[in-house]
Amino acid sequence: MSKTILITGANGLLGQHLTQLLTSQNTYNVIATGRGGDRLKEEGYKYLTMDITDEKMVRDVLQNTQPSIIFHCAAISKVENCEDDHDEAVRQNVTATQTLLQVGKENGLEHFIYLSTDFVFDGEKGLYEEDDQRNPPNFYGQTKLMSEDLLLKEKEIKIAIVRTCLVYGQVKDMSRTNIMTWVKDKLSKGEAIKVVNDQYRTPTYAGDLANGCALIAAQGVEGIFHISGKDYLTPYAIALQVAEYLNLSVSNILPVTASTFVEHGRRPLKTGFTNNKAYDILNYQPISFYDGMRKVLGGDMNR
Ligand SMILES: NC(=O)C1=CN([C@@H]2O[C@H](COP(=O)(O)OP(=O)(O)OC[C@H]3O[C@@H](n4cnc5c(N)ncnc54)[C@H](OP(=O)(O)O)[C@@H]3O)[C@@H](O)[C@H]2O)C=CC1
Ligand SMILES: Cc1cn([C@H]2C[C@H](O)[C@@H](COP(=O)(O)OP(=O)(O)O[C@H]3O[C@@H](C)C(=O)[C@@H](O)[C@H]3O)O2)c(=O)[nH]c1=O
Repeated sequence: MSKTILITGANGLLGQHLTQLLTSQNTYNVIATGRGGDRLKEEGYKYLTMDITDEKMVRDVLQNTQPSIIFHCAAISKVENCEDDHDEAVRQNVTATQTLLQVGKENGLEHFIYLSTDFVFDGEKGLYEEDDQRNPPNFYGQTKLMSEDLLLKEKEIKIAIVRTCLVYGQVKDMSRTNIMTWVKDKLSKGEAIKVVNDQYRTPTYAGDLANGCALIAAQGVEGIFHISGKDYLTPYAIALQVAEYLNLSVSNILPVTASTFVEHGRRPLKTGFTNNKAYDILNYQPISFYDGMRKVLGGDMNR
């Protein structure tokens, strides 16, 4: 009897990649859940509507599916939205995590895998390891830290926390943009963009992130894992590479500093991960940013 894996936020950038990957492995009974209808619309998995903030809906779905493993991808992932409404951010990003864990445990859950972020770090150090001191610079990061802490108290079932960084990719009917899509869209329209040149990230191909998550489930491991790309780049360097890859003019890319580029919700200056632990324990090996551009800008969801 195959184990049942349930994915929350399955319509999202990671969610669609993860649903596709786990389904293709033919190892699990895959339950994809999300708000509204299925946007991936492929075969091999079961899609159920589940708003993670609706406890009755969560109970109904988890009682009927009895997942052994939950990948909790759903969240308010827009930093500015969390800044604007702290109560809603806590309801979506923290309270719902507690509910999923509790109801999951009542229905046979063995392994809870939670998606967290580099934004739990303040950005002073850069290239963070799993046991580095957290100090979120914005409320989105604070909600993720709060969920991490409630999960790390759990002793009865296995808990894995996957922190990732600046995820990029192209999926169907996306609910938000990512750095690769908005740079491509703006430059393709000939529009100028101001891009920070003093923030540092390890941008992550969504397919690599999905692979890292699948390795955690397959190996049944627990603990905190940093799973990201391997190139340490500024958003400005990212934009230049995308422009050059697409043969678009770089004259429309204007470098700015984080102090002059005011964003709603402070971003940490230097983040990014080394992936050392994920390599040692999971044999996680991400592709290069250049290969990520080849996959995404050529439409990786069709490859
Ligand atoms: N993208 C990134 O750079 C990073 C992401 N992460 C984390 O990884 C996870 C996945 O990120 P990503 O795929 O990029 O995010 P997306 O925003 O693409 O996907 C999040 C999904 O969660 C869904 N969702 C939101 N609220 C609810 C709810 N109440 N009930 C059910 N579903 C809900 C959204 O639904 P709908 O489609 O209807 O809006 C969306 O499909 C998130 O937890 C995010 O915080 C961490 C670090 C970096
Ligand atoms: C929109 C924009 C962004 N930027 C920079 C700021 C930032 O460092 C980088 C990405 O900005 P965005 O607003 O696209 O993404 P941002 O909200 O910074 O991305 C975050 O998403 C959440 C979910 C996470 O968990 C983080 O890991 C991170 O990926 O690009 C510019 O320089 N110019 C721009 O016009």
